[in-house]
Amino acid sequence: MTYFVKEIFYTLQGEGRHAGRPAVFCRFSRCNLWTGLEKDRHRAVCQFCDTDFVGADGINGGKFTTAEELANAVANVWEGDTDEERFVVCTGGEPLLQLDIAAIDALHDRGFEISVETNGTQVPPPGIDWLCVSPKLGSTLVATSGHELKLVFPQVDGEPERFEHLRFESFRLQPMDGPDVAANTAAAIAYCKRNPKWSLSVQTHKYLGIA
Ligand SMILES: C[S@@+](CC[C@H](N)C(=O)[O-])C[C@H]1O[C@@H](n2cnc3c(N)ncnc32)[C@H](O)[C@@H]1O
Ligand SMILES: Nc1nc2[nH]cc(C(=O)O)c2c(=O)[nH]1
Ligand code: SF4
Ligand SMILES: [Mg+2]
Repeated sequence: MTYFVKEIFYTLQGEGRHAGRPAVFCRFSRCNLWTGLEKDRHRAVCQFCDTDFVGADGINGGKFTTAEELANAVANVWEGDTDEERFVVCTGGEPLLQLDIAAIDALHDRGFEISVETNGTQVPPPGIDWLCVSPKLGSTLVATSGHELKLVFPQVDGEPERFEHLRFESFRLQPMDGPDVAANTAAAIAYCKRNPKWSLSVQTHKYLGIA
């Protein structure tokens, strides 16, 4: 298996239940819900993406021909003084188009706890330690259980009520970034206050000015 990776970098997880935790981010190239090209955004299934996942030209990005090579590249970027609490966030693009059991095993072998950010359209391989599913309206959700459901809010026909029967430990609303982020944040706060099954997920890295 060859893995195409946009970038690998060390930062803090900015979002969700693990916000604030040091993590290596491994951003896989490619997504099944958008080409990543601005010219295609208007006809993409997912039109609000805030991420450049095209190509393999980012920091530490590239083509890794084995799971061992990929996991070594992730381990090389860990900057903790010890190997305790090693944590990797696999994201993208859509990481589950590429992340397989071999990569999961290789990351575990190097002591990493593995978190995945997915759009929920792919069946997750076994062994993921923290699965965060972020459904996109207009796509078919197949990952209907996991640790965290992080719904970008608001989405047309994406009322949170439609998702709250699913089997997740944590239900989060993440305000949609873009021109209406202030209004979306106010609406998400109001929704959580009325429906305390849901908590707010702030994209803290954007406010902190870190990657
Ligand atoms: C760039 S995506 C990559 C992982 C995967 N493809 C997915 O959609 O979950 C990482 C996270 O950012 C969220 N996200 C993307 N664009 C956003 C935006 N404009 N505002 C808020 N969250 C956004 C996604 O919903 C997802 O939770
Ligand atoms: N700091 C930081 N936290 C994040 N959490 C999820 C991200 C993503 O793009 O998947 C992200 C990201 O891009 N940066
Ligand atoms: S599914 Fe994820 S990576 Fe793909 S376009 Fe949407 S937010 Fe971006
Ligand atoms: Mg991001």
